[in-house]
Amino acid sequence: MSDPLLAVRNLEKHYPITEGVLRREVGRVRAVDGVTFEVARGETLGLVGESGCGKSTVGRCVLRLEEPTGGEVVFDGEDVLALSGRARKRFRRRAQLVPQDAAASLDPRMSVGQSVAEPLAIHGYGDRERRRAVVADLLERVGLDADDVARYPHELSGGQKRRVAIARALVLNPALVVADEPVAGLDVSVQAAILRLLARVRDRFDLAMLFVSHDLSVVREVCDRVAVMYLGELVELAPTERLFTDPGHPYTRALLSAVPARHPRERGRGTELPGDVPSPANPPPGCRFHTRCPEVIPPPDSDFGQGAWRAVMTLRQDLAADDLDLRFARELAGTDDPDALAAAVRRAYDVPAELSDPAAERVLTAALATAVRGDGRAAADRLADEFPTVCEHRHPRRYRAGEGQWATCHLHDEALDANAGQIVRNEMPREER
Ligand SMILES: Nc1ncnc2c1ncn2[C@@H]1O[C@H](COP(=O)(O)OP(=O)(O)OP(=O)(O)O)[C@@H](O)[C@H]1O
Repeated sequence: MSDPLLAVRNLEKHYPITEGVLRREVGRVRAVDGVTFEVARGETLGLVGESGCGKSTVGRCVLRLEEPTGGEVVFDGEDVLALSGRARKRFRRRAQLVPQDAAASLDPRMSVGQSVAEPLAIHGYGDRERRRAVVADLLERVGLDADDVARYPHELSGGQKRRVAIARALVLNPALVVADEPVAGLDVSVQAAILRLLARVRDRFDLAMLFVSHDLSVVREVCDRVAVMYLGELVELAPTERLFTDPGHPYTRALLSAVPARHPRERGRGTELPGDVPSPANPPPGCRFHTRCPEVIPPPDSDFGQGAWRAVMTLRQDLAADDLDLRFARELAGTDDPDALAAAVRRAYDVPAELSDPAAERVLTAALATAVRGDGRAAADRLADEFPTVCEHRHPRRYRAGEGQWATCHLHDEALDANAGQIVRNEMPREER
């Protein structure tokens, strides 16, 4: 992109995890872990992903409401992280946040008029009369009445509070707005009205927008392009319609299949993806999504079938985490017989009673025998040794998935076939970024 308004490169925000009175650092929450994207002037870029994947932290770091621990943020040619004094104040004026919690962001002791005028006063804009005129004009633009100027937050509905928060963000005439879940928690009809409002003000003010949302159907309505985030990283970026019609990453596909039909009544009620999101303090190695990926790549020279392979991986992960519930297996089996227990574990994990690949079946049978004897870790190690997957062992690189679209997935790793036979535990290439 030539001359983007915003360029974010390898952005990183790690929070230290400390212990004891000396607050010794014992680990790091990798909330944002090497995120790169650009936003053109007047463009709306969506940032989507499940809760906790780091979207809000990206937004806050871009606006420098938080100091990133690494990377670059360039706004209109200026290095945002190096700004100080007047240049920083100017940036604050030109890049604004519509906060996630509009209600909490409004001072309950300030009237709507005072709230919206406050940024003008802080930045020394005009006299009181001039400010009053600007506020009145803006309130009308965001769909509030002149009478609302004197009202207080507790007198406003959720939608009205959002409108005030949007007016506050717009009053200094910014070039960039980070809108953090601007319609979450609103009724569908109010959501639609706020989205229309955002689209209108964006066009009217030629705003660039970073639109943070967990709701894909909302993103589809307002964004030009969409970036998909998982556990601190971007896994895909694409023009909006391409993302919805031809997603390049299994995580995007999984998110899309969790989105309910585009019926307005259904919106925002998306079903959860299966499996827990791992902790960003200890993200999985290789592709971070491999622990939940329905398309995780089977070991080379194996003949598992995708569903069976995913089931074996999930079983292995639970074994490694000491999460195999043998009591449940006993209840399911109705006996302590090891073979019956192993069969019950298979059923609980949707692993076929017999794998189609005889060699793999022998390994799994042996591992399950170890597991039902109570040594889940040893069983997990055995499975990991015998069934390596590139997804776990190498960080995927970006591939070009289409016009203006990239994703990071080993399914498109051209080098994969050449290397496949050589993937052996402990000899894995170092994680690459
Ligand atoms: N101040 C902090 N200290 C430690 N960890 C934090 C801090 N702020 C955020 N995190 C962690 O960073 C990760 C990313 O959080 P973030 O709020 O950016 O995610 P999100 O995708 O915006 O989620 P949500 O939609 O729920 O807000 C989470 O695991 C969160 O717990």
